[in-house]
Amino acid sequence: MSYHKELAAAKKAASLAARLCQNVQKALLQSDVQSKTDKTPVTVADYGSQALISFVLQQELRAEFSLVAEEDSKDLRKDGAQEIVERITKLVNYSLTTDGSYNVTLSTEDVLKAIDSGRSEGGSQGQHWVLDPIDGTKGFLRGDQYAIALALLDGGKVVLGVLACPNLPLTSLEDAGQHSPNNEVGCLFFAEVGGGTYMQPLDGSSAVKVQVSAVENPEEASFFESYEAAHSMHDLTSLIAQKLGVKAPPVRIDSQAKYGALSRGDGAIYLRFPHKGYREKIWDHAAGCIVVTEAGGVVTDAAGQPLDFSKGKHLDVDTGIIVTNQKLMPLLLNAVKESLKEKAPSS
Ligand SMILES: Nc1ncnc2c1ncn2[C@@H]1O[C@H](COP(=O)(O)OS(=O)(=O)O)[C@@H](OP(=O)(O)O)[C@H]1O
Ligand SMILES: [Mg+2]
Repeated sequence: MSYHKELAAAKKAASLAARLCQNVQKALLQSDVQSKTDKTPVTVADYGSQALISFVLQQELRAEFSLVAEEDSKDLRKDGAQEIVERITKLVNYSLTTDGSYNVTLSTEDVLKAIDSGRSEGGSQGQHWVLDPIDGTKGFLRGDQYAIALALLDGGKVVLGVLACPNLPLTSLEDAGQHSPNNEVGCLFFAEVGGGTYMQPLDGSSAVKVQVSAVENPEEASFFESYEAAHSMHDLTSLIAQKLGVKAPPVRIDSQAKYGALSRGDGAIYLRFPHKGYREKIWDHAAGCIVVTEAGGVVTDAAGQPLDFSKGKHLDVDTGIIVTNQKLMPLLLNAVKESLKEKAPSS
């Protein structure tokens, strides 16, 4: 089965959302940042990106679809939120007008409904779109890396993924993920099952096929991890890297831009070990996972099991998520096993 039409729709939706996010990041106002009930930040760009993507999918697919997405309109429907909803609506309409493909103006209610179309729970049956409208909101607020991540599940498997990374350099990440003024930025990674992974500039020029690093010697490998120490245990990953023989320091960048960078061989390993009690969400990994696997990489949990996207909104992973090429994976699994044993509290 081919997913060409869905992939074209996803690329269009993610590219438009990336432009919206870039506009907001350029002129981020203090009032644009709200705090969600779980105290994580959310901005007008997160909501605008979700509304825009939901609207574009609806226009392009012209059929009912199921969307599992990070945001909902609950906080936006509270008293006092009218101004922020109007700002989101303006952002969405501005993006639609400048693109010119759709001759519409959305009302605030249209925007709230579009955000809420992302309320599906996913699962193993049928097709479900999976969206993180801004992955790495903290990176977005810092002016660093973030991604718009959109994937499609069919029968519980990821069949396509698109990652828009507006601040990722088009060449390689030589400068540890920081935004360099001399380096052109803005990458769109996309993959369809069985079709390989491609990267193109977000401005739409031609795509190139990408491949993960072919490094076989861990001493020559570098590894990615979360920028935020709260999102991944840096002491554990440093032990794993040491056991593996990795010499380079960790490259810490936000969001699934890590999967994108790895898919084109910027680094060979991605280690993610959240603190105890955190449950991974499917929208934080679905697009990144297919972008890496179609580029020849492997994504598993710490026990070497593939990620299972068929269980609803959450991923039930053993301890952490590890990503590398096929040659390095057995060595990495060993290093992870030994490090976890060493770090385990003795009973
Ligand atoms: N406690 C904890 N542990 C692990 N992961 C968490 C945690 N809290 C949040 N998140 C999710 O991490 C997403 C950000 O991705 P990263 O961790 O790769 O980026 S970062 O470098 O840490 O910013 C981030 O994505 P966004 O919410 O879309 O920004 C979260 O879904
Ligand atoms: Mg998000």
